[in-house]
Amino acid sequence: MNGSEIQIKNVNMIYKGKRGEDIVALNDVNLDIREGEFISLLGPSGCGKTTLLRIIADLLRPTTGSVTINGQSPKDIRLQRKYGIVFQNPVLYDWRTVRRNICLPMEIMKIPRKERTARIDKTLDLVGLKDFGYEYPFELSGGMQQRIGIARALALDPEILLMDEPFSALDEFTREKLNEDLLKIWRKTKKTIIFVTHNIPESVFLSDRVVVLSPHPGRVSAVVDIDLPRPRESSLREMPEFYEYVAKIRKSFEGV
Ligand SMILES: Nc1ncnc2c1ncn2[C@@H]1O[C@H](COP(=O)(O)OP(=O)(O)OP(=O)(O)O)[C@@H](O)[C@H]1O
Repeated sequence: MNGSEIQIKNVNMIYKGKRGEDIVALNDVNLDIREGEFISLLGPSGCGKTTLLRIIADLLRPTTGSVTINGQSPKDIRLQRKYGIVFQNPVLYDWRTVRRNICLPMEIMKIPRKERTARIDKTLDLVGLKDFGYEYPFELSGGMQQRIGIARALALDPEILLMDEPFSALDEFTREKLNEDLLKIWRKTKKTIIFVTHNIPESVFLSDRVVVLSPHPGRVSAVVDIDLPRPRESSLREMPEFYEYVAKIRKSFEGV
């Protein structure tokens, strides 16, 4: 399909504070996301990134405005299980092996055993954990645990992968490696990815477009096309063009 897959129109989100006061988390957000696009939602803490992601995922209803995905509502898409979600903390069950952690949502969905096994094999291979299927999560590093979270989301074969600061708890080296691997996974699976981060270089490295959100109230302050060649590898981070994008985006936060 060509054109935009996800349309976010005039979305406002107002929470109620403890004393009943209004907290405007999102103010008139408009955004079109294309099918197969890698898009980052970037901004400082409290600018509404997670709120926007949760609205797209149908985990929250906006106060006003709408989100449509190929003409359907987020609820329709959620019920068709077309979303895969990866959180900052993958929440793994330590008494289940890696394979059985990836399997759990498929068991809940009653996907037949043979199909489950095939999908586990495929996604373990995709995330580079082929030899770790029979280990337990607590035996693995934070980066490997996050790979399990990604495999678990991909095993349901979603169309849209929503990632909420998935690498922010990891050290810099592991984060950069996972960034590169995520791009390989994206290239192979052709998912639409919406990636929340507050890390500017990470957003530049990964994205086709970076959506810059500024806080109080959260609004889109810039949308930056990242016109850097693909496939992207770690050497890209040393290129002047890369630095220029980082500097340009950093500048857009000045005074925020
Ligand atoms: N359930 C809630 N009730 C009241 N206010 C909320 C609620 N959830 C979020 N907020 C407020 O809405 C604003 C946006 O929050 P949100 O978590 O979406 O931001 P964020 O950019 O994802 O932040 P972070 O990077 O810290 O996760 C913040 O001011 C936050 O305090």
